[in-house]
Amino acid sequence: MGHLERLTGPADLRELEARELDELATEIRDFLVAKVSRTGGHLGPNLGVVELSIALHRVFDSPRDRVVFDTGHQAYVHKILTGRADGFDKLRQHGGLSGYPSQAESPHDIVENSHASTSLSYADGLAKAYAIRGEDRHVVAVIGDGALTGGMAWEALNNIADTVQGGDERRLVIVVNDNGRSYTPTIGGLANALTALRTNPRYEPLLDVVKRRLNGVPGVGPAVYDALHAMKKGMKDALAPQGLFEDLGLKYVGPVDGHDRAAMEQALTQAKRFGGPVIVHAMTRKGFGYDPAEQHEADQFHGPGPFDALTGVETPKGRIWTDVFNDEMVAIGRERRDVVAITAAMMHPVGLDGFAAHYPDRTFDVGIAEQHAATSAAGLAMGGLHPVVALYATFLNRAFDQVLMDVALHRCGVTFVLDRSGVTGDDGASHNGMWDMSVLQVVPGLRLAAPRDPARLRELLREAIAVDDAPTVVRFPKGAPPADIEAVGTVGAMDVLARRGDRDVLLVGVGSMASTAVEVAERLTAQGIGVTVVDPRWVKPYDDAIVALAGEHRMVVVVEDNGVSGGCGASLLQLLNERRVSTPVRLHGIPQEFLDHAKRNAILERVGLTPQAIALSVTEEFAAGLGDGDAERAPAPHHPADRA
Ligand SMILES: Cc1ncc(C[n+]2csc(CCOP(=O)(O)OP(=O)(O)O)c2C)c(N)n1
Ligand SMILES: CC(=O)[C@@H](O)[C@H](O)COP(=O)(O)O
Ligand SMILES: [Mg+2]
Repeated sequence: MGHLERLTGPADLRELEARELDELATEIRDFLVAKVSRTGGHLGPNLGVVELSIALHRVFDSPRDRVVFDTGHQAYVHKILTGRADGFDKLRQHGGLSGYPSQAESPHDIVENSHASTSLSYADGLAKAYAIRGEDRHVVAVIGDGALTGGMAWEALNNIADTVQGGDERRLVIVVNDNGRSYTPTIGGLANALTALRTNPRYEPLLDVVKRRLNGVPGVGPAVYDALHAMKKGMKDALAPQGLFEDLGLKYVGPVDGHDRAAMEQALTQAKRFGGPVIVHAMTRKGFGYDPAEQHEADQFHGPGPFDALTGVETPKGRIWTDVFNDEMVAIGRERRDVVAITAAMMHPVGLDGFAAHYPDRTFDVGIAEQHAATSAAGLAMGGLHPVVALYATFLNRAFDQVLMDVALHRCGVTFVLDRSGVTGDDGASHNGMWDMSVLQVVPGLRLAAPRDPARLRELLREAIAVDDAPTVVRFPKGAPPADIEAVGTVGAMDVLARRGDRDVLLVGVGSMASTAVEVAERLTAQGIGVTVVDPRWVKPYDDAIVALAGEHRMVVVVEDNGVSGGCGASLLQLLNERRVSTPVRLHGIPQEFLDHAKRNAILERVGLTPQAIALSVTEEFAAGLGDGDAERAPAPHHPADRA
């Protein structure tokens, strides 16, 4: 039995000798590759923090000392060290281990939000609380170089660097996990400053040569390693000047080889003793110790799906929505010289790598900085260009004010393309793109389209970039798109996808739910209920023709892959109310709860966003006599929520 199997918690780590700890690090790497190759997950980031996490849990006393991971995708090793190795067989699956810290899983976990650049703010608050309460507890934040490009991180650093009156009692250690990458190499002045530290020509190779010469030399024990660390320290102080953090007034320890556990322990111990806020700059490599990850060109196995552990070859995913967008942007870039593209450190995941390869001068990676992305896009539009800002839907949340007051208020022609809209599943509650069609409803002038298939994505994207006096949004989900669903007619600017029997039910299928609506129609028709299925294409504003169409039916059913609160159904209900159309409206969307992680389809099943569940709900209402106008409004279908 190896050390890993015997681990029940961090205390066990303190019993292990140096060589056993090195053996444990090897076991953890082998474990991560074996498990994540089967489930998929954030292999690269976690291979990069094995020694760092071991050192952290040997020096600090979690959960009394609190460990806050930024974004949280690099917390697998932390979970292994805190007794959860057994849960990795069901990583990111319903009922299994979350891919991020989870308070429900362990007292060692505290921050569950996977939106980057928040950790230092949490840590600042926690450290202040413990100082005020007189609790001698440390707070350790682990933040990546990518997350450091987010504005919130600098808001926090500005506060952390501000010394409280009467001396600084805040026990706060910030570990900068600097692997030089987000997915792709981290961009910007900050990254350049970190790189200057990391790649100081006189610092790196010499130390590597010495380390390599010593590694594996028989008889080389702790004493030699300690001597090396002492030498490193001397060299580092002499060779690697740094102002980035110390100019802010923050104490700085590093740069430290983040894969040298003993050196990390020494640096963390030094930081712990300091007492006030201090930064430990750890230099690591994403994917360290597993060649297919380290050599992986695009993102060093940031978040692969299942793969062959021996070869590193990923199981083919097939064509996804993102690929359709990727290809269309290349075509658009050729036709429209004024179109420019912006990504927030996710060039490949959002499908702008094709555009970037063809038009590098018109492509901007702004780092994990969605707020800056939105407002700099407003500037680009004011300057006569048409920016396309490609984000994951959930990450637009933090740029809401920029969309509202920087883009829409000035009527800027900016197109936001929101990938991963709707239920994403694997990455838990903070990754579902279930908010955009609610929060964006309140933005005056903004227009929002939801394509039902690849053909409509290409059409609607082109319609969106043709608008130069208002923000436009095109949103689509994670995963594979359906085959194109051809219309059988049109009403106004809306596509009619099916028309069978009487005008009993008007089914409004929004975006990816249009195919679901067509399947609902088949089930209702079989029950003798007449249906009309429409895809509105643009859901903000709706085409006015929907008002009369709704008035001609006995019931309207809206199906959307968005939260039900304030979504497309709610906005249609409001429109019909304003226009005095009394047809009852039923909303089928994502319940307004934080949904636990699971596969997308499993969640859609669980919340009733399936043809079966929707058809049953409608059939039951008709069976109860609804639709002839005299029955009480049926209670909204309640879905067994994971968590309110
Ligand atoms: C606000 C926000 N934007 C984008 C992402 C997507 N994302 C997840 S991890 C990651 C890269 C993080 O880089 P870094 O902080 O350096 O951590 P590393 O993966 O290198 O350990 C990004 C962009 C996110 N989680 N949050
Ligand atoms: C941690 C993070 O925000 C992303 O890496 C996230 O895991 C995206 O996953 P997909 O690209 O698989 O949707
Ligand atoms: Mg990084």
